[in-house]
Amino acid sequence: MSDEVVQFKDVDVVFKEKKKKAVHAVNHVTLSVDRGDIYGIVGYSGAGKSTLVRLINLLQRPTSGTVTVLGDDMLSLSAAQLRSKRRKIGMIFQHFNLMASRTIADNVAFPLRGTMPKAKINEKVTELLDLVGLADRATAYPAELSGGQKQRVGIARALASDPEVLISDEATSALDPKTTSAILDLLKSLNEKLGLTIVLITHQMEAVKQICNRVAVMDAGAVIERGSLLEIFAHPQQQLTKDFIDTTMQLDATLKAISKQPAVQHLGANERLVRLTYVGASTDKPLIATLYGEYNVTANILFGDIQSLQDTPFGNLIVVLTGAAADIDRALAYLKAGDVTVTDVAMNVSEED
Ligand SMILES: Nc1ncnc2c1ncn2[C@@H]1O[C@H](COP(=O)(O)OP(=O)(O)OP(=O)(O)O)[C@@H](O)[C@H]1O
Repeated sequence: MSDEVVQFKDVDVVFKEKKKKAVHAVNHVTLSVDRGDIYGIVGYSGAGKSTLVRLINLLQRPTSGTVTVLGDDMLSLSAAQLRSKRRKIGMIFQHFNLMASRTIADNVAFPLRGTMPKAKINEKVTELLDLVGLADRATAYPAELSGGQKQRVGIARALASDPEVLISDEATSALDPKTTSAILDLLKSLNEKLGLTIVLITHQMEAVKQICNRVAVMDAGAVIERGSLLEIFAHPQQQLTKDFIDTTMQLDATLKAISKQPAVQHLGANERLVRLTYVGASTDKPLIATLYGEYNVTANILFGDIQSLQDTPFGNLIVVLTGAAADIDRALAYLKAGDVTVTDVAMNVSEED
């Protein structure tokens, strides 16, 4: 059996309303999600992420193209087959969509009604609440829970029918950073424990960074870039992808702070301000020492940030290199050969800022 859980082939969704301009919400998307992936789909509001993932359970029908889920062409399924397929596709939402008048246990039990005896349902609900860390809140009502706890209920409910794929539609966007991180950790542990495939749509690259192994960037309906998490962070091609990555280290604020430093305000003729980016151990020699020892170039580090991507270091340094122009060029060539990405940092330093 194929390892592909979801496959989009040249899918388009065009919304055409009377007297309005047609909106090409999904534009020629071909993409596959493999079993065990946590696949991040990142893009700004209106990029088409929700429309794309709603194709997976056919809440949205494509205008053209094919959508295959767990080996079946979704458009060829009968109504009964579609209902049964949808049980294999769980979904969680930004606003949780819980029923306010029912207890937590009843919310989780809801999708199980009529599928098994009541005692079995109770047993399953207890297991699910335990799995999401809410075993002691079964009789509470949604209004009594925090946002993070509500999302845990949403996750337990989504898992009730033992889905093989879970779609997370901005599920952490309404939560504070600490709670977001805890919910993402829970998703990651479910991925590992249950072998659950997850499609995570978000405008937060931080969320992608924390748990995804693959990522696609969407803009105006199209997937403009995709790859493994490490590839995307190490070698982003599109400006939009670079911008998303930069949000994970607050680069704007960093550059603003750096621009005020004397070392930057008075760059000499033999100095160059650059950003060095690397994933993993890019070089087998200590980088800064080698620049000096072999190229006679000194590096003054103004900013350093090392994050972890799937347990691999992702480093960003902003440095002022000092040396003869030819030496700096040779030093930069050495860095690039060692898979360090070098970007000149343009600094519009204004006096009053
Ligand atoms: N049912 C619909 N009818 C008409 N236009 C729609 C419909 N659903 C979405 N659109 C349009 O399609 C485009 C993509 O919307 P979509 O909600 O998929 O984007 P998104 O990336 O998920 O953004 P958000 O996070 O804000 O939901 C937008 O221009 C939106 O206005």
